[in-house]
Amino acid sequence: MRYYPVNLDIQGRPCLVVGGGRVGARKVDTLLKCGAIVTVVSPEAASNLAQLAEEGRIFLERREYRSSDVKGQFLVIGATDDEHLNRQIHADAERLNLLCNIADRPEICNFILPAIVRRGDFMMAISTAGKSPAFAKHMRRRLESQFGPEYGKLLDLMGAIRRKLLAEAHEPEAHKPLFERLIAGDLLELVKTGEKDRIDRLLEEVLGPGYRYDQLMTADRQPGE
Ligand SMILES: C[C@@]1(CC(=O)O)C2=NC(=C\c3[nH]c(c(CCC(=O)O)c3CC(=O)O)Cc3[nH]c(c(CC(=O)O)c3CCC(=O)O)/C=C3\N/C(=C\2)[C@@H](CCC(=O)O)[C@]3(C)CC(=O)O)/[C@H]1CCC(=O)O
Ligand SMILES: NC(=O)c1ccc[n+]([C@@H]2O[C@H](COP(=O)([O-])OP(=O)(O)OC[C@H]3O[C@@H](n4cnc5c(N)ncnc54)[C@H](O)[C@@H]3O)[C@@H](O)[C@H]2O)c1
Repeated sequence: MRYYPVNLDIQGRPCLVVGGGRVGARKVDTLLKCGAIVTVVSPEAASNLAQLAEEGRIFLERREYRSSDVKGQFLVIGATDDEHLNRQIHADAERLNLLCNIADRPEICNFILPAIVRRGDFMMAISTAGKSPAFAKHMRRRLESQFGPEYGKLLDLMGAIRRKLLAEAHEPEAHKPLFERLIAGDLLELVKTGEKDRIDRLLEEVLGPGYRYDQLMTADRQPGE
């Protein structure tokens, strides 16, 4: 296996994007969705980045990159159209052992980005280890047509049930078969068709009283969901 897959927690962490063109703007979008504190350094910036800066959601420095910009960053993304500069960003980040991705230059990245299918907290990441980004994109589109919003809803429900069960007792071995029965009981299909009565019946059958769809879905919402 060429790359080690992880899910990084970048919430509240400083992340730097150098280059505010089309590609830089796309990277900023994902970093913000994940709650990072984003700084963009770029003489020119795509219009949505200017808008984000005005709204105070990113720091935008309209100037050329300096080596000292990487200091204090958790993660650095280089997305400029200047090959020499991208190599400089890589060298600066590497010196400080930072996580660094340079768009389209896997040989100077210590992580590469997958194509992503997201349905709420349900996420599938597709990587070809850099062999064919076009194929990763093709697979993303294919999976997007197969996996609808019900997967996100199912996950919210399973998460809420799990939190409630864990609040009552920390017994993973006892909980495992309950989750398996819910999933085998076609909970996904019921969530998809919105049959709340049948969902409640299944929840009661497997978990006992006190587990109702509407209550679980509202009481246990996490901030940002
Ligand atoms: C997944 C995605 C995520 C993202 O960027 O956020 C992503 N590339 C995407 C699209 C895309 N990129 C390119 C095309 C044109 C078609 C083609 O070349 O296939 C298309 C398709 C299109 O645009 O239609 C050009 C390209 N990309 C790289 C090279 C250089 C090389 O291979 O050496 C070249 C050639 C440049 C040249 O010709 O000179 C390299 C990388 N691109 C990666 C990620 C990493 C490996 C991912 C993997 O494991 O597959 C890696 C290694 C590094 C990195 O950038 O992290 C995003 C899909 C978003 C989506 O639609 O869901
Ligand atoms: N991974 C992908 O999906 C993908 C797709 C297309 C292109 N790319 C690559 O990403 C890179 C950027 O592509 P783009 O379409 O966003 O280009 P772009 O020309 O739209 O943007 C480049 C940005 O770099 C900034 N820049 C230039 N010199 C700078 C400096 N000294 N300091 C800071 N910022 C500077 C510019 O102001 C501009 O905002 C290219 O190298 C391209 O090969 C990657």
